[in-house]
Amino acid sequence: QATIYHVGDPAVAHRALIGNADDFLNRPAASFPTSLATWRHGERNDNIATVSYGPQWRVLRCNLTAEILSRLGSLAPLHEEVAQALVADLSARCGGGGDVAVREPITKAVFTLVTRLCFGDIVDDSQRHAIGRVIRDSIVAAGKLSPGFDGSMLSKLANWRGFRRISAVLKRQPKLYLPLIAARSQSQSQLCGGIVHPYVDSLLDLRVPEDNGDASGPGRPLRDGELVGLVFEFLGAATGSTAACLEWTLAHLIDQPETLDKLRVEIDEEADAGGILSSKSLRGGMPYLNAVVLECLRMHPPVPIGRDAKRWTDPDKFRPERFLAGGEAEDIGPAPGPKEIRMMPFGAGHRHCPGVNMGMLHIKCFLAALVHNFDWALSAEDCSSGVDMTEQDGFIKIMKKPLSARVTRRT
Ligand code: HEM
Repeated sequence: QATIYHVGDPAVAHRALIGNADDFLNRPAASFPTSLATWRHGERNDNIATVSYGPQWRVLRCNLTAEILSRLGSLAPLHEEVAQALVADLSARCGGGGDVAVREPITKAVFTLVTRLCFGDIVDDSQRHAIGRVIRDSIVAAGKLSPGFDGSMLSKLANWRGFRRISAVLKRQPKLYLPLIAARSQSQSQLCGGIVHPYVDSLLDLRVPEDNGDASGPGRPLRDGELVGLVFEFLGAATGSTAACLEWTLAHLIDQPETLDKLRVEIDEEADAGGILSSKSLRGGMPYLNAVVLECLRMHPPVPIGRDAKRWTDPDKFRPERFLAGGEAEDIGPAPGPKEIRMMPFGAGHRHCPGVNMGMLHIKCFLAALVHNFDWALSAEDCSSGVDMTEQDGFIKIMKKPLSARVTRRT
């Protein structure tokens, strides 16, 4: 089994991932659940996270960035639609005002947005439900493998029960994705919500380097196994972390009503001035919203470096003000700068998350809609004890006790 070293010191992380970035061009074999699906019928079918640094990685990553992630400016109508659907769903669940378990509606809303970006408008509710279950099951199953699992025969034997479970889950994917990919290849001219071409269309058009390294021709199309892996990566990467961040943020806002009030003032003012879900508003118009999301990602990141007491004042306190002008972290953004790493929720170095801007935008879009349209308070169950902020160990750090909140529609 591979030995895993956890780096908790930001200076060491900086020296490794920025100073010696070229030594960390590749990930350990099984650090993402997607990597378990790479070998099929003797063929390696990589996605962006699993492929070795080199020409194929560059082509796949550039395609995702150029075709989807750089088109954030045109997402507003889609954001508007999915945020309205979430507001309608929560309104129905809370009635005139009541306790609601928020994880399910939030995850459903994020997943609807992400499946539309991936496949366009061809996915119906039952397909979306089935795909969502496979992704959730695979993330849960991956979280149960021992931390030293590296995909080697020895570690598969040592983890045989967990490995069998995750292999069975991943085998369900081709049956779900391939018919949708085939349908897209028939109707490629349709835009997603009339705005952007879905990710799958770009993958169908893409040519990657030949397996034998011959760079003289145009390259080859992606194999079915690669398409399945890339779709799984896109859906999984963009859903789990976003939904987890939203649930954590609501938990902190309920725990600190004064922070919620301050955020609402900013959001309501922006709404009065013409709309909160435009790309301009979400990207720069609401500094406190940005600070709230950064503070949540600092405290509950997938990569744990944001609570070093030598670098943060009261690191365990939720205090978005630290990210505002004049605060101790006014220059800190979601991705680390070249000089130091104080937090790295989206990773660092050559393999940092390419979806950082899209992830931030999705979180802010849903959060702005939720705070603008609803009052949030402790559920009857949490009234005496407060919100339980315990983290559950796993591939993504989610709340151990799913958040239940008293939700009331604002008039
Ligand atoms: C809150 C949202 C998100 C968080 C917290 C997050 C976090 C991360 C982290 C920590 C990594 C590993 C980085 C490293 O090894 O240094 C990663 C990689 C990756 N993420 Fe994200 N991510 C988010 C959203 C997204 C979105 C929206 C997409 C795109 C659709 C995306 C696509 C990817 C890909 C493709 C990789 C692998 C990159 C490579 O190996 O070159 N992520 N993400």
